Amino acid sequence: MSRVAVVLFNLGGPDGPDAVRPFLYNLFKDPAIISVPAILRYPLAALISSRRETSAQANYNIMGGASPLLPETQKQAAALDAALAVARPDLTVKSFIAMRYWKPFADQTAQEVAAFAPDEIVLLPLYPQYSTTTTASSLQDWAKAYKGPGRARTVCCYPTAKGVVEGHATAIRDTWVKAGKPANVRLLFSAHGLPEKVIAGGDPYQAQIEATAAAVAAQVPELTDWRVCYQSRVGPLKWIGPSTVDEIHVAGEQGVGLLITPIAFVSEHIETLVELDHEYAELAVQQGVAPYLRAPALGVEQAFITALVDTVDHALARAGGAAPEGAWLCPARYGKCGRSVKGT
Ligand SMILES: C=CC1=C(C)c2cc3[nH]c(cc4nc(cc5[nH]c(cc1n2)c(C)c5CCC(=O)O)C(CCC(=O)O)=C4C)c(C)c3C=C
Ligand SMILES: [Fe+2]
Ligand SMILES: [Fe+2]
Repeated sequence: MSRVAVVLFNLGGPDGPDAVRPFLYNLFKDPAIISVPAILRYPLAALISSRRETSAQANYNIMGGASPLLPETQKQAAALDAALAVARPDLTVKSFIAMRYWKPFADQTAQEVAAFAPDEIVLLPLYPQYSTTTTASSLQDWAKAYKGPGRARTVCCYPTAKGVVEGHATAIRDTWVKAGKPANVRLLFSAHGLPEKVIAGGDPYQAQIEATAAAVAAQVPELTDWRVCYQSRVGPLKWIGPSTVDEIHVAGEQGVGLLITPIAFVSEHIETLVELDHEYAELAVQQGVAPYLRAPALGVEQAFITALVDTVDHALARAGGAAPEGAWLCPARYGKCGRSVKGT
């Protein structure tokens, strides 16, 4: 029986208060995040991580002192393994997790994958929308770390995969129905933002976010008023907009309620549990935005896990295999992302 390792990539988050500063240091020393020469980037990373430490710790304290990203990703890995065991009984499949800025780092996971002795490896970023700052950074990190056996298949992006779209649509509809189907509610798709210059450099992230949002909105015809916005801005550069904060002000001025759905985040973490549920919820109250509803992230929602299964299946059958429903091909102008699945 063929042995398949699926490597799930995500950002990672601190596992306790003492990990906040080194986690931030790792993030800001990544050239995919700050694109200046290493001689400047390393001291800059040390400075930003020390300045940000206390406020970031306070935010992680709201979640019990640590990021829930790893336990949430472990649940997704277990759900994927269970679903793959049913869908592909012809294979011995095991999922592994490699985080970019905190444990388990790619180096450790690479050793575990090598010990598993796979025939095939599917590299599956838990970022449906490709970005040089996330997907590319994780895949490059992995390429440096892995020296073991197995033929690698790389999943690039899946922003309009059937299960991604269905999973979001279900979460949004359930949230709206549970709140008693309020009228006069605007649906906000809130994605992590990026500096404008990253997009200008050929990063397809924003186009893919908009494609996901349009596909999901088409499946929730009950909420005809919808917009895309961007949160979590960091640093002095101009970021893509409109910002989620501005959209909350606009909703207040226009007297509409909001249903916010995180998009680009496939699990709950600091930017949903603190930023959306505390900071922006308080702002919404101040601005008189009512109701302020928040749809959950995809997590282990069945449709999303099915999307991951289909994506793995397609990656394995790539040569001549049919693309999964909703497969995305980036327009040629986005030079940084070529195809939805590519071999390495
Ligand atoms: C699609 C997802 C993400 C993109 C794109 C992204 C780009 C990006 N992020 C920062 C800076 C920070 N991100 C932080 C946390 C964080 N970011 C993502 C996802 C994306 N980032 C996740 C899932 C998390 C949460 C990790 C967790 O602990 O749960 C943080 C740390 C938190 C904080 O201090 O606010 C920073 C800083 C930049 C600069 C950037 C693109 C240039
Ligand atoms: Fe981030
Ligand atoms: Fe792609």
